[in-house]
Amino acid sequence: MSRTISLAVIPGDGIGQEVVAQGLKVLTAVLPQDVKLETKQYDLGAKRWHATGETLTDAELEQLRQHDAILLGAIGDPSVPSGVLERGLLLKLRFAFDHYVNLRPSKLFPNTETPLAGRPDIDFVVVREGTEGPYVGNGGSIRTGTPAEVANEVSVNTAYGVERVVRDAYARAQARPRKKLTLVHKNNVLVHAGHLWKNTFDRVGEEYPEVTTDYLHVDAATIFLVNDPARFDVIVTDNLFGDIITDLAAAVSGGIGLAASGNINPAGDFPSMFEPVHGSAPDIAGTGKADPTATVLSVALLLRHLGLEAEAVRVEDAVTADLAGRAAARTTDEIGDALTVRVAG
Ligand SMILES: NC(=O)C1=CN([C@@H]2O[C@H](COP(=O)(O)OP(=O)(O)OC[C@H]3O[C@@H](n4cnc5c(N)ncnc54)[C@H](O)[C@@H]3O)[C@@H](O)[C@H]2O)C=CC1
Ligand SMILES: CC(C)CC(=O)C(=O)O
Ligand SMILES: [Mg+2]
Repeated sequence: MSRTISLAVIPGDGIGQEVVAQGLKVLTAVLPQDVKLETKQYDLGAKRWHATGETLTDAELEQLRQHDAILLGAIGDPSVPSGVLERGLLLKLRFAFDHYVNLRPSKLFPNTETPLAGRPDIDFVVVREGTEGPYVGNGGSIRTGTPAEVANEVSVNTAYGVERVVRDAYARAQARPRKKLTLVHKNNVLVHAGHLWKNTFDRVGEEYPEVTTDYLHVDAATIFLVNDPARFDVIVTDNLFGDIITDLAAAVSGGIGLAASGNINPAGDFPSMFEPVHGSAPDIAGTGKADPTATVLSVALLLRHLGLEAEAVRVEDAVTADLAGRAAARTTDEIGDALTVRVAG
C-alpha cells in the first residue's frame, strides 16, 4: 500500500541551511517508490526575525502540527540577541509539541577521529528530558543592569515529567542487549530536583528487574565519558545536563558533525522533530566545511520513528561505509552526494 509522508522542513540559520539540503537529498533517495514525500519549507530563523520581528506564530505552530514529522537544521545567529531565537523558536517547538524525550545516540564509527586512546567501544544513547528543567524560562532578574542585579533561572522538575522520561529510558535499556541504565544528576547539591529524579528512578526500576542501574553525579559522569565511555549503555538525565554531556559525548565519538538527535513525542500527539545536536556554527557557515552527517543520521532516526526501519538501517550503513572510506577532507555537498549515491545504490 502506498503511503505519503508529510514533512515540515525548517533549515534555520547558518549551517542549518547547508546540512538540511543534504539530509533531504539522502531522504529522497532512500525512500521506496511506494512512499511519497511531501515537504513544506518553513523559513524561520534570523532572516525572518529581522524582517518581521517574529520567531514562530501560533498559526505556524498550528500548520507545523499537521505534519508527520519535522526536520530542523539549526537555530541561532550572532545578529540576533542571544536567546531570542533559541527560546522563541526552538524551545517553543519542543515545548509546544511535548518533545519530552530528546534522544541522542553516541557511537564511535570506524575510521573517525577520537581524542581518546585505544578507540573504546562507544555505543550508548542519552535520553535527555526535553520539556522541563532550567530551560522552561522560569526566571527573571531584579535591579537589572545595576551592580546589585539578582538573576534567577529556576529549574522545574515535575513528578509527571520526570517519571515519563525515566520510564522511556528504562524501556529503551530493557530493549538493548546490555540492559544498563545510568541516571546522571547532581543530587548531592540539587537536593530537591535530584531526589525527585533518584526516587523516581529507583521506584520505576523495580518494574525492570533485568535492567542494571547506576547513578553518577554529572561532574563524575564527564570523567567517565572521557576515561571509560564504553561503560555507558543508556543514560537518562535532565534537560541541562543532557545538553552539556551530549556535546561532550559527540566530541569523544567522532565529533559534533556526526551527532544526531530526535525530539520525540512518544504518544504521537504531535510531530516529532529531528535535528543534528550541533548549532548554526556561524564560524564555518558558508565555507562548505559543515559535516552534514549528523543531519543524515537524524534522518535515519526520523525514518525509524516513522516505522521505516529498513530505510533507517540503509542510511546508517551508508554513513558507516562512507566514514570507513573517508580520507581527505570533503565539502558539505560532497559528503551529501556520496551518502545519497550509497543509499540509492
Ligand atoms: N539545536 C540548535 O538549533 C542549536 C542552536 N545553537 C545555536 O547555534 C549558535 C552557535 O552555537 P555554538 O555554541 O557555536 O555551537 P555550534 O554547535 O554551532 O558550534 C560549535 C563548534 O562546532 C563546530 N560545528 C558545529 N556543527 C558542525 C558540523 N556539522 N560540522 C563541522 N563542525 C561543526 C562549529 O564550527 C563550532 O566550532 C548559537 O546561536 C546557539 O545558540 C546551539 C546548539 C544547538
Ligand atoms: C540552543 C539550545 C536551546 C539547545 C541546545 O543547545 C541543544 O538542544 O543541544
Ligand atoms: Mg546543545
